[in-house]
Amino acid sequence: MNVSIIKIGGNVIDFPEKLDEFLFLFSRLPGKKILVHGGGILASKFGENLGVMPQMVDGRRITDRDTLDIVTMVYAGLINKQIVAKLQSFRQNALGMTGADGNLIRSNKRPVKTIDYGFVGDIQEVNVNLLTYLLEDNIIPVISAITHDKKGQLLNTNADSIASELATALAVKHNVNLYYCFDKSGVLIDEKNENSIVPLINEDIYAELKKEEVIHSGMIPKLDNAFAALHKGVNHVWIGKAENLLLASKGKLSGTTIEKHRYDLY
Ligand SMILES: Nc1ncnc2c1ncn2[C@@H]1O[C@H](COP(=O)(O)OP(=O)(O)O)[C@@H](O)[C@H]1O
Ligand SMILES: CC(=O)N[C@@H](CCC(=O)OP(=O)(O)O)C(=O)O
Repeated sequence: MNVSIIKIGGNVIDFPEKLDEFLFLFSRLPGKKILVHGGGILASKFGENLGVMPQMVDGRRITDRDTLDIVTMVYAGLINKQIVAKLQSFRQNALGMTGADGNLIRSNKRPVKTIDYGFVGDIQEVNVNLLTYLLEDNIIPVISAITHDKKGQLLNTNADSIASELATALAVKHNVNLYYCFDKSGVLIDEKNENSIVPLINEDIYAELKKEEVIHSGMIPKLDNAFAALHKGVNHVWIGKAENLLLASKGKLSGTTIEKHRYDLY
């Protein structure tokens, strides 16, 4: 089976018109597909309104009990259900889920090393049988950034990591393409210039651009997840602008493609 996994990021979710436009494009994408969504920006806003200030370290949210309640409400509730309702209006039979639903994603609370991330999960297991069953029945899983430990604890889990782990788990039996959609045209040399796209990136170029701080913050975990997926059998990994998803799915270069092999930039 060919499966497309699409992750949509916080900056698009934050703007209802951009999100609707993206969901329309997603609905036009042919074949079996899964949507993974974040919503970090909205969660931060809701938290601030309730007096719970966001704290991020290396692109990951420090998640105390109050923050866990907020992210559960925002990701698994508000955002997930709005996305599902919109997709239904486009005649897409979407099913909204967290990692706890159907035991879809089991994770462990991240152990405390130098930093205590609180209720943040590291993914251990994906229920591939459930995903396969849903996809075969033409149901579109819409998965939020909440997982569980199977002992009754919900855990906040980075949506880029969820997309990568789902892709890897499905790639054992299926042909999987992974698309990271966000608000920029791809990995950029100059973040202010949408035309400065790095069309192909391998680990050598990544290391160089990270050293030069051209790549920083949220792009670091995104690329780490992208390379991990590629090394574990995912067919194709792409990072680019949400509105270019259909072009990318047709193999037209409009963003950044992740490469396993050496590519000489200079
Ligand atoms: N070289 C780069 N090219 C594009 N974006 C970059 C780069 N380096 C850092 N970034 C930042 O990474 C962010 C994307 O990461 P993140 O916010 O985690 O993604 P998402 O929008 O998918 O949640 C961009 O909004 C941008 O600010
Ligand atoms: C542990 C952790 O950092 N979880 C993320 C989950 C949401 C997410 O990944 O949202 P974006 O894709 O919109 O950034 C967070 O709470 O920000």
